[in-house]
Formats: sequence, structure tokens, C-alpha cells
Amino acid sequence: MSIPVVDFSVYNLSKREATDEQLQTPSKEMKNAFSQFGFVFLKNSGISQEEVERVMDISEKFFLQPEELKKPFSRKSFPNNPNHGWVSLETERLNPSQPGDLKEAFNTASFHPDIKWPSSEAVRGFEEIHTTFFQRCKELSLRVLRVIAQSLALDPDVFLDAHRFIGTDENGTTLRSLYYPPVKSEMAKEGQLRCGEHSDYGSITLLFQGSKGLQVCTLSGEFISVPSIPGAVLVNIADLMQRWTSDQFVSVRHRVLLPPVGDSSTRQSLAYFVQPDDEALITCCDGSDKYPPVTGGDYLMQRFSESYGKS
Ligand SMILES: O=C(O)CCC(=O)C(=O)O
Ligand SMILES: [Fe+2]
Repeated sequence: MSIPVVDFSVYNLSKREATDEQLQTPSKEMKNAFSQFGFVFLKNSGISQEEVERVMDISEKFFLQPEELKKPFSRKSFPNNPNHGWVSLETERLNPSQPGDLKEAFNTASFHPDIKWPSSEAVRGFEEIHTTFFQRCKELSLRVLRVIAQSLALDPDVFLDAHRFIGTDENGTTLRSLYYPPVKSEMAKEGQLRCGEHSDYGSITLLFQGSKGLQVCTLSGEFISVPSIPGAVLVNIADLMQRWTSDQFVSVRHRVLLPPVGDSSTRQSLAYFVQPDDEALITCCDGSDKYPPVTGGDYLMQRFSESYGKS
């Protein structure tokens, strides 16, 4: 059993438009993948491996700096957007019942002029590289949202209309650069992982992996290891999209285990968490009212408080 790979060439980022007819094959294949696995690999999306590596390289330079150079950019130190910034090792628990995750992260969540970006010589280009990649991921996400609306025979704008403010402080969409430092697995705490078992919160997530390590739970309840396919982007359904589609698309649990004992490699990945606008009201798109309506902003706040504790 493995995650399906879908060719997105007909609507890749260098194409201006695609007709409904051209989108038929990818949309059918994506519908199957999102109903059965919650995950799909998109190849030929238009985002190249070189673009991904540019972000990973500059991020690695940031993470390898001493703690005191990273602290000024900490998450929660930016009043206009509390999610923007650096997350230190073991701070976050994506599985709230287990010890903190063995990862560091940098969240690009705001472009407000008051945001202070890392700008030392060691990380020259950090802001431009993250900003450019955020915009590329935004473009691809909007295309995916259009195709999946079509796949469910809905108005093609139904999801797009709730994602009008990506890249502003009225929308929580976040580019997260993840760095998993070397770990001595035998020293880890009981139950501690690189990334605890969780499902994502928003509408969809784009994931670019530097190497393998991700595991995804199948509908039959077993975890399977996911390959890293250079040049392909892994797209998954997140919890709000599952609600929105009245469970037709599934948001499945996934995790990153510790490396085997003796493996001292690092791991990097880039996750682009697409969120509906804070004010967008999410109601089941089949009119079933299976779940009560909730706004994008309220739902996200509730989920953050679970991963970081109530402090
Ligand atoms: O690093 C990965 O491959 C997965 C990360 C992830 O699932 C997340 O941060 O939500
Ligand atoms: Fe995730």
C-alpha cells in the first residue's frame, strides 16, 4: 500500500489556466487519493527541487547558529502575529500526551512591516527566500483547492472564497521550515519522537521532505513509511477540510520517528499549512450540517492551545 502519485503538469505553475476537461484526470485521481489516504504526491507541480533546496539551505544556516542569535526571532515575540518566528527544540508537542518534539522550526506567518527578520551575514537572503517560497506555495495551494472543489462537483470557487487573505494577518497560513538535529535515540525520553503523532489543523498542507522519515496512518490503522520523492510535493488533507467535506476527504495522523540507534543524520522538511481566512465560516459543503459551523480563526486558536499547553 503506498501513497498515489498524480501528475499535475496540465495545471503546473507555469500554465496560466486549465480547462475543466484537462483537469478531469488529476481531479479524479486526487479525489481517490484524498478519500482513501488523505495524502497524495503531486509531480510536475512547477515548484522545483532547486527552489526547495534554496529554502532548506538558508534555514539550515539559521538553525546552526547559537541559541542567543535565534532567540530574538522567537515565536510569540511578534505582537501582530503570535505564530510567526522560531520554535526551539522540545517546545512543541504535536501529540500533547507525549514529551516535546525533537525538532526546531521557523514559522513564516506574517509579512507585516514590523516583523524583524534574521539579517546577519550568515543568513543573508533569509527574508527574500522565505517570502518568495511562501508565494509560490500559495499559488500552488489555490490551484489544488480549485481542483479538489471540481473533484467533488462543487462550485470551483467554494474553497478559494475562504482563502482570500493568505499572506496577511487575517489568515493563519504558515510556511514552516523544520530542522531535526542529530539525536542519540537511546537518550530520548519515553515516547519522545522527532514529530509526535498528529493530524494537521487547517485545510490542506504541502510538504517538501529533504529525506525520508515520515510515517502516515492508513485507514486500516497501521503506519506506513513514506518515501521522499525529489521534485514531488506531498499534499495532505487537514482537519478543517475533513469537516468541510463531511468526512469525504480524510485527515490522517502522521509522525516522524527517531532515527535508528547509531544514525546521527539531520533531517529537514518544509511544511506549508494552508488555513482558511480567520473570519471564514466553515460549514459542511454538502449541506449536511454534520459538524457545527466554525470560523477558521477560532478553530486554529483552539488547536494551538492544545499543542503548546495552556501557559
Ligand atoms: O517533517 C515532516 O516530514 C512532517 C512534519 C509535520 O507533519 C508537521 O509539522 O505537521
Ligand atoms: Fe503534520
